[in-house]
This record gives sequence, structure tokens and C-alpha cells, in this order.
Amino acid sequence: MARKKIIAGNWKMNMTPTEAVALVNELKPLVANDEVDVVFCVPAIDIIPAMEAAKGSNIHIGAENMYFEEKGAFTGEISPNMLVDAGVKYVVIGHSERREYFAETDETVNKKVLKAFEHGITPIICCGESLTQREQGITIDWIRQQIKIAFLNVTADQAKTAVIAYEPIWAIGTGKVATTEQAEEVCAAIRACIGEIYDEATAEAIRIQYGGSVSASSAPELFAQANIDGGLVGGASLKPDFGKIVNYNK
Ligand SMILES: O=C[C@H](O)COP(=O)(O)O
Repeated sequence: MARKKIIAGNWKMNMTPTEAVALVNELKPLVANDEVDVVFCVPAIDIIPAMEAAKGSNIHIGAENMYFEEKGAFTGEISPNMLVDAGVKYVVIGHSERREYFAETDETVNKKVLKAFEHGITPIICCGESLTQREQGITIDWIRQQIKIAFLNVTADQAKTAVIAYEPIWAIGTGKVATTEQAEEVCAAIRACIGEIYDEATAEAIRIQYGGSVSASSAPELFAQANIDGGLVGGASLKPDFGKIVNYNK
């Protein structure tokens, strides 16, 4: 079964609402490619204006984070219901920046993943190793642990629709892309891990992205790998280059 590629931009903490509208309008014609799912994950305040600007295009607007409660005294957080009401279908969960600066753990990632599914939002679940972990040879063990906890109590039917983003932390924003072999090796290990937790059908269905300094020049080879189903793109998603990444196959 051929998996449809999914290429998502993660804008991180960039773009005011005014800038967001301008960027969506600029990129709209450049990212037209019906063969892939195109998602722009934007800051919460940009979701509604970006959604408006993206109307009539193939762009899905996603969120960069979400809390695991529906409502209440959680100052500053944004709930799954709020995202659903705004029309959001994808949410990035457990990005390494959230883990590093905002104390997210595998356990909170799991809670968020379960909540996203409960509300019909597709989670883009991030995992990835640090440089020290890679140098110590524990990358695969580490990633397997992240995946196993993230998917605790997630059903096979839910897991089939999930997206996993493998992002080696040392490759994020550094210009150091993992080699194609490194990226494919870990993405294959993630798929095998999903197969162990669930079954082969689930492993075959789940989509796994690579993220970390993806550029227009590295995208075609990365996305041609058997276990890489697209990318989670940071810096390059804010530029016209993102159009080239989305159209890597043209
Ligand atoms: O979520 C995206 C990643 O953190 C990659 O960011 P980058 O493409 O700027 O390295």
C-alpha cells in the first residue's frame, strides 16, 4: 500500500497574524501539489487568519501544541476543543523544543496524543535523539522508548492515522541534515517498533516524517526512502523554498 506523503511546515514562534496571512498568500500557489498532504503548523494566534487565507487551497492549517484538558484553570494553554472549533486537523506534539524549554515529557506527550485522537485531530508526534545519545550508540533504544510511551493506550485504528516525526535534535536548525542512511535507519526502526506494538498493517499505514534542516536540495533523496513519508520542516517552511520541498517529486 502506497502511503501518501505528508509535508508539514512548523513555523515555530515566527510570524505575526499579519505576516502569517501574507506568507500563506505567497506560498499558496507554490505548494499546490495534490499528491502530498500539505500542512502549515502555525502559532495559535495565527490559526484563524491563516485558515481564512488558505481557503480554497490544498493547505491544511495545523497547531504547534495543545493541552490535554478540555477547559479550566490552565492559564495560557489551548485546548483540543478550541482547535477543533477553529477547523484544525493536525497538531504537533512533543517537539524537542517543547520538551527542552517547556518540560514536556513522554508521559505528557502520551496524554496529549490520546486527547488529540479523542477529538479527531491527527497528532504529529515528535521523537529524536541528542548528539550525545547518538554518539553513545543509544539512538534506537531512546527512540523506541519515546514511541512506546507516546502510543500507550492508543488503539491500532488510531495509530494507523498518526504521523510520527523523527527529528534528530542535533540536526534541528543547525544546517546539519542527518544523512539519508541515518534518517532511513531510524525511520525503519520506528516502523518496526510500531509493528511490534500493534501489527504489520498498522506499521504499514502509519506515516513517518524526517525533520531537521530539510531543504529543497535534501528533500528529494530523503523522501525517496522506503520508510520516510515526508518531512517536518522548520526554517525552510517560511520561505518560497517550501514550494520546492512540497514539489520534490516534480
Ligand atoms: O519542526 C521542525 C524541526 O524542528 C526542523 O527545523 P529546521 O528545519 O529549521 O531544522
